[in-house]
Amino acid sequence: MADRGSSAAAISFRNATRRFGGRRRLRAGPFAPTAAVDGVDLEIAAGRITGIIGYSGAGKSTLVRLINGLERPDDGHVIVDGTDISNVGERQLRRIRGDIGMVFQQFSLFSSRTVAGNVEFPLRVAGVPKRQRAARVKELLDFVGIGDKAKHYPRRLSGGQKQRVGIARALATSPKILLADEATSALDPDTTSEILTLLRRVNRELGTTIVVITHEMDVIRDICDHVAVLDHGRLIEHGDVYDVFARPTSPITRRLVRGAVGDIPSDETLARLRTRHPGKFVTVAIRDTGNGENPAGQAVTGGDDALEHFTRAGVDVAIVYGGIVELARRPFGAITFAMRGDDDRIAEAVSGLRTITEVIEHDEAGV
Ligand SMILES: Nc1ncnc2c1ncn2[C@@H]1O[C@H](COP(=O)(O)OP(=O)(O)OP(=O)(O)O)[C@@H](O)[C@H]1O
Repeated sequence: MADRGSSAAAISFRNATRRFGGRRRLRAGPFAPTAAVDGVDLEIAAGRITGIIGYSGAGKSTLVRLINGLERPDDGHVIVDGTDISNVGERQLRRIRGDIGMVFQQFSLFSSRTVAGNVEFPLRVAGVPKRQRAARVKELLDFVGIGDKAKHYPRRLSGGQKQRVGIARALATSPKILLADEATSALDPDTTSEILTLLRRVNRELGTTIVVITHEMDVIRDICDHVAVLDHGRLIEHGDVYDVFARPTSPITRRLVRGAVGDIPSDETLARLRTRHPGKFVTVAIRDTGNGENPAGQAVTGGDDALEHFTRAGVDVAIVYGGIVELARRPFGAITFAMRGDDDRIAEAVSGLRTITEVIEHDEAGV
């Protein structure tokens, strides 16, 4: 589908805060108003896919509503495509909203309109002439892969097809920014994967800046370039997806990463493994230490190096757990070994390994 001349837009949060329930809470007790978004400083890069993740109530939806101006910050600033929208009037806000498409968890389609009618709707609102609308709707439906469903009503569509309509509708007016709020949370894993692939295509082919709001780290793993982790309204961690997965600094991020990668055995898994495998357990990180931008330059550090160190030190090992996934198109994972042999030799092998990658030694008590 042709990019209709929209260039990507960046979004900046500068110490942005949004509080709710101030006076009532203050009268009820000695608490300050609840900050749903609390002093967030975040740059969302133009033309990239950024994921906002956090548990329920972390402030994700409020952050999104600050981007499209449905909420205004009580303190700080929100800058969308160069305009500080913290204090702009409704007219200017409407213009900015025209550059922002939204995709929702529950699709939010008009049940009384056909698929084509749903996608056409924002074009009507924008005053696009009828003939152009028809051509644009066809182009959009072909792009999202449901060109044959134009005359169907939403009730006859699967969840995945409904979300394709939602994406086509969101793209109708060529927005610079697409906000996807839990867009795959109502879908099964295979359909989720198809919709995420479509979103990535939107980003690659149209250059749209995409902000993905999710509580699932798998979604971040599968399509995002950058990730921001929210907790109680605060930005607790953000950065390049590979870096955040490889070196999560907060316990919440560590928990989210573990859920999405499954590479480090849990205490229960370790206990089960110990019943089958004697020896000391060690988990070795598998990382791409090369140039992430260039697949040919990938240098995978971890598995083979580990085996080499063990062999050199004369330590017997069995691979007992682990896995490697592709993260931001780079290999990422960990392998857990059960080591048998002389304590000094094991210590030598482990300290050698520590010079090249991250190593977790598991003691008998657990992780
Ligand atoms: N309009 C509102 N009035 C009062 N409190 C609100 C309002 N909107 C959000 N909140 C509160 O702000 C906090 C953050 O809510 P928000 O919906 O942004 O979180 P979330 O991360 O999107 O959660 P979920 O994943 O459950 O949708 C919550 O404590 C919520 O109760």
